[in-house]
Amino acid sequence: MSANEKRQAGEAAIRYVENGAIVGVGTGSTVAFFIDALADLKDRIEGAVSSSEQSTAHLKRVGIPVLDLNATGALNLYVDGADECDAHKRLIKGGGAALTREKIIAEASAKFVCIIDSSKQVNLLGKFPLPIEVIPMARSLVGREIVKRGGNPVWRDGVVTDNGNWVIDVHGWQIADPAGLEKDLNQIPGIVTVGLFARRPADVVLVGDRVM
Ligand SMILES: O=C[C@H](O)[C@H](O)[C@H](O)COP(=O)(O)O
Repeated sequence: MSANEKRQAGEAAIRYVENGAIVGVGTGSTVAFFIDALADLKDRIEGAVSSSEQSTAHLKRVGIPVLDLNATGALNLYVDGADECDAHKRLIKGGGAALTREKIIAEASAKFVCIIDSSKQVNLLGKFPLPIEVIPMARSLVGREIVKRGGNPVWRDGVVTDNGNWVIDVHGWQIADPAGLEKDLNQIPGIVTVGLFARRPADVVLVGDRVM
């Protein structure tokens, strides 16, 4: 992992921000560099839609207005990090437990610019345990369904998401068909969000300051 590459990626994403924009903002250590860079443009943008309480606090601290997605409508740009990224720009996200709001904003945005360091690039998704946000009462049920599919579910004990839910991390999956797995898991009652971004992959991936 390279903090320098994370910084480069966060700063490089600024080139996608247009004057007057409302920018969708993800969560995590790479996005933190983006928010700091965005602060320099705060007089040229209308504001941001935030994917987490953590990013909301950061945005407000640097003086960027945080807007409600229900009021803004569709966005032109979403900038976020990832835990893994394959050659098709499909992602695993949710290492910071912000996957649900991240997926909502990604879906609402015309362009998703993903900012990563080179350690996140993989041939096959799944070495990073796949985060799944679940309704608390469904934790065991979802765990059994994952075991049936050959995964090893580990409850992220003590973590409560911004939405009041829990997170299960699935170890041991080599994900050959990300879109198929995402669709299959989305059918299980109690799963709120699967941290696979295959149906809606990134549009642009910046690895440091280099376009992938
Ligand atoms: O829930 C967290 C997000 O999906 C993050 O974007 C992801 O974990 C990457 O975070 P970082 O930039 O800190 O590696």
